[in-house]
Amino acid sequence: MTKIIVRGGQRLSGTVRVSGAKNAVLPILAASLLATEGDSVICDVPLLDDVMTIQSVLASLGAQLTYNNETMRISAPIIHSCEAPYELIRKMRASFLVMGPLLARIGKVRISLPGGCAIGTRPIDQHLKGFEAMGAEITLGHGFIEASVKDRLKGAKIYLDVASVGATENIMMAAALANGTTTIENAAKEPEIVDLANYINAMGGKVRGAGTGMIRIEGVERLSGARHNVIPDRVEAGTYMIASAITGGDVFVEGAIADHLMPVISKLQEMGVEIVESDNGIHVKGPHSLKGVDVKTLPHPGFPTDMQSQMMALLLVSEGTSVVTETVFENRFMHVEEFQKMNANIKVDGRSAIVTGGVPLSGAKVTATDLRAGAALICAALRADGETEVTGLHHVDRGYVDITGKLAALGADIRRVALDDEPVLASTSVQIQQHAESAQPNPQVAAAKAAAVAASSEPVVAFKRDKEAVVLKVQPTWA
Ligand SMILES: CC(=O)N[C@H]1[C@@H](OP(=O)(O)OP(=O)(O)OC[C@H]2O[C@@H](n3ccc(=O)[nH]c3=O)[C@H](O)[C@@H]2O)O[C@H](CO)[C@@H](O)[C@@H]1O
Ligand SMILES: C=C(OP(=O)(O)O)C(=O)O
Repeated sequence: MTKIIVRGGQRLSGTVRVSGAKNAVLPILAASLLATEGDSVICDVPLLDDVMTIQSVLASLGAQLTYNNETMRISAPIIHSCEAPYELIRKMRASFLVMGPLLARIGKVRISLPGGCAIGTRPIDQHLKGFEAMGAEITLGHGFIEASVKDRLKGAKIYLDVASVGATENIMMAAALANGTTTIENAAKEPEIVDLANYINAMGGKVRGAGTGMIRIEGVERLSGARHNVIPDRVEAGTYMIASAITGGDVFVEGAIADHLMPVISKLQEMGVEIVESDNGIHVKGPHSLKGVDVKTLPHPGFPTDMQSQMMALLLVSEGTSVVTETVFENRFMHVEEFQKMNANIKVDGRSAIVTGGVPLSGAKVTATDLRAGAALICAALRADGETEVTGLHHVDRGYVDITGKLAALGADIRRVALDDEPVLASTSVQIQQHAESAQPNPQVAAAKAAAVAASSEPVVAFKRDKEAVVLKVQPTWA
């Protein structure tokens, strides 16, 4: 088990670079299956556990992938399997995004129901409704979905009951190779949808209207690999904006796109945070005292549910009472109990949490109950009195590239430590962790790298170094 230890009280300052967006790169990598010819070259691919999981899913279907320097090269001239491995689909919900591309490309798919997670039940009825409208026959049984289509999917008019991000993406990918035109009404409008549409269009697709509630996709006969730069991660950016604000800091969040972060920027400004937008990022200065505000999560362009817990951390140290209402997921308040261990005063009433701000936070042992909850606990820990230990880091590693290193570079007193029982082998990657005395290059890094190569007999594709732990990621066996 690894844990992050934070000693609160340091004011953050400096520049932090935002990585490529997890929620954009996962559908984009799934969409790379649509190309029958040519390689796709996807740049700004963050080294995240979720990326390694989707890499494994694609490889299991027959795609060839290499990853180097934040660039993924994918070629999928032959898809030799229609079955996405159960253990990978269970591990990461976004793996389900291969369903649309597989149906479009080879006309059949067998896939397990994606795992629910701590934030809600997360059904997939809207994805299936879309595929059925396009002519797919779908059967469900024993936890699996089987779908097939005679000949080719056909264009259809699809109205989504909820503006689901995943359903919009899955249907858009399927429709890209369908016979005829598909319209998605009440489509999700998130920036990640636009990024996926741009990639499909770069492959030769015809998607119009992405980013609005009505998307129109004219199916084409074939798509080819294309080069694409993934958009910066707005949730990672928002998390560092809050980290700056909560410490009264002065941080430039490099790469953050203000247009993607309007609801977050607007709430921070209401609270008294100074925000300066520029072409290549957002400057965030935290004031001495913050004002509480009410926050309600909504689909884009509303306040993002993926920023709700981090915003709650900020409200804990703000004056007055704030109400946080979660409307997107029915169970996304698991972090409340963990915040309470840090002396937070929060009461949950149905879908709302009433936060009484201004109560001093104290360091405690807490657990990340989901990805953003982990980030929120780290934000709170930056302000808390004394030391906080955060465990459950497998959630955080799904979506944050080296959060410890990035915050330490801004002046946070934060370190990641590997405990003695750290497993050496993970299912899709080999991680070797070794204590190092400092973040400076040293012989231990080289030794750990060599050990990783010896342990796996496969090439090391990347390594990240936290202050006290060296983490090496090694290409899994399929590479
Ligand atoms: C990999 C990725 O991009 N994940 C994001 C994506 O998740 P994801 O795509 O899973 O989220 P959705 O937009 O689909 O879910 C939104 C709501 O719609 C419901 N729903 C969804 C599909 C469906 O068929 N039926 C249905 O009822 C869900 O239960 C949820 O209450 O959007 C969420 C909402 O912004 C974000 O929190 C996630 O970070
Ligand atoms: C909920 C999230 O991701 P996922 O949909 O992959 O679980 C998230 O990124 O906060």
